[in-house]
Amino acid sequence: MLQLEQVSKKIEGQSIVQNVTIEITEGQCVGLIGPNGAGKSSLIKLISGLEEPSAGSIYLKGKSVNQWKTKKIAKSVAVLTQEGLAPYPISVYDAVLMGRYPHLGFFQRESQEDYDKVDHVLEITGLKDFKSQMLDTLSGGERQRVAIAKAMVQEPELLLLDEPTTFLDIGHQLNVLRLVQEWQERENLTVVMVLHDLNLAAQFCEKLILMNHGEVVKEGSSEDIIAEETLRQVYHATPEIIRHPKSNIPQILLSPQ
Ligand SMILES: Nc1ncnc2c1ncn2[C@@H]1O[C@H](COP(=O)(O)OP(=O)(O)OP(=O)(O)O)[C@@H](O)[C@H]1O
Repeated sequence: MLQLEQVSKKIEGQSIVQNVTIEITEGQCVGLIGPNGAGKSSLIKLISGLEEPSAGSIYLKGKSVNQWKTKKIAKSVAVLTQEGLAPYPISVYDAVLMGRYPHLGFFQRESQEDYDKVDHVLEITGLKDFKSQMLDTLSGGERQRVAIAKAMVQEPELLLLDEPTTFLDIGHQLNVLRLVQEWQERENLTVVMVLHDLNLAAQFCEKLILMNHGEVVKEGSSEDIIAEETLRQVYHATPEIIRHPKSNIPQILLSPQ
């Protein structure tokens, strides 16, 4: 689904992404982790075509991203940032409907099929009762759910999430990640998400890519990555590693000592 070959990005002479070579297969959920400034958001911008690499190639479904038409990328790739949608004074319904725009031709109006898709997505995201409410009156968690609903009606093949849970309480964090997980399983969606919470990343992602100083340090399962020595080297912290009592997945505990 997605291949990066020796991808680098330099801004004003400074390397912010260096020689990144990764492969993500269709239907995979991949967690992009690493310390502040590691280059995670920059990599998401490169994959989404928002920025161009200084060197290397990015292939989406076997075709170089810079050969894709902008509209085709807008249809196939959805990007969600930590801020979610800007709080414009438009209704939840209209905000979600905007997700259909990449599918419409010039001056083409939405069809009944587009409205039906919006209704269906509002239902499965639990937003039906909010559909007339203005976006700028919603809480951060509700707005993030609207952002997911908008991405869902877009029907992308690749979903990129940049710290989608940052401003959310634990209930809403789980809600957002479960919505994404159910969607991924239902549609065989490919997901790449930046997460700072290593415990959530280990629980929700089948593969983790650990970045530091613009480079990929290590990639693998949570078993490979959530390991004391690996985390100590990259984060300069020594977490306690325990097993989740239900899933047995490695989790970290932090303490002052
Ligand atoms: N437009 C830019 N101009 C100059 N430097 C930039 C620019 N964009 C990113 N950088 C630098 O590149 C490095 C990587 O930034 P990036 O936002 O990708 O990191 P990140 O891993 O997402 O960090 P965080 O976890 O703190 O969000 C940082 O040192 C940042 O200052």
